Amino acid sequence: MRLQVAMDVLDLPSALTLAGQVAEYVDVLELGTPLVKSAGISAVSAVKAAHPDKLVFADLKTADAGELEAGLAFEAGADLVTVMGVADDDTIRGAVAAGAKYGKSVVADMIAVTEGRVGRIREVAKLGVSFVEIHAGLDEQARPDYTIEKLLDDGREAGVPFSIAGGVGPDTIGAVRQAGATVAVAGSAIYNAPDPAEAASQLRKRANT
Ligand SMILES: O=C(CO)[C@H](O)[C@H](O)COP(=O)(O)O
Repeated sequence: MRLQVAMDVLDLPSALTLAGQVAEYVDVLELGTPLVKSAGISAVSAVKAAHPDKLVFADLKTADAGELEAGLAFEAGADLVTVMGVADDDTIRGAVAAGAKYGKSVVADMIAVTEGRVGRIREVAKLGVSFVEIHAGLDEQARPDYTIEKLLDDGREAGVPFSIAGGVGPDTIGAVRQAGATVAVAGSAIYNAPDPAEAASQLRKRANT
């Protein structure tokens, strides 16, 4: 299982520092949505230039104009971009078309799809995305009844390649792997840790065993 760090920081120097600390332990460096909005798409180019051997993931969470937005990120050097799973099918198809043009990958982010999620996962998987990110966002995670188990159940049931994001940490990454995820996405468990490198190293070990 691949390990992806979600760099939900707000400026490029912080992102480059974090990437430098954790890159050896992760497969994918994600520029979080707030980072892209704050620092701009050129931050994608800067992270890719600093870490050309890593997959760079631009978490655009595109909701419209899929081909245009995904193309911006691919042109900047992204290897993967996200489009919202709740978006119009043509938005997803557009992002996929940009991916085909650049030889890169599109991920459908299922954030905010809670009802009928397995059905929508199967629909978007047929639109040509590389995999589906089954995701509980930061606001959903803040609710007292939040549990990652529902994400894992839906991943097991959907029968398509998926990643899991939503509070992945040392206590849950083993279950994410056992559920069959191809990628575990960890943000706050790494960037909020006292020692992000150590946190990423521990997650790496647990992602593999
Ligand atoms: O995309 C995101 C929020 O929309 C986060 O990057 C994702 O949820 C991973 O962060 P965390 O591990 O802290 O949940």
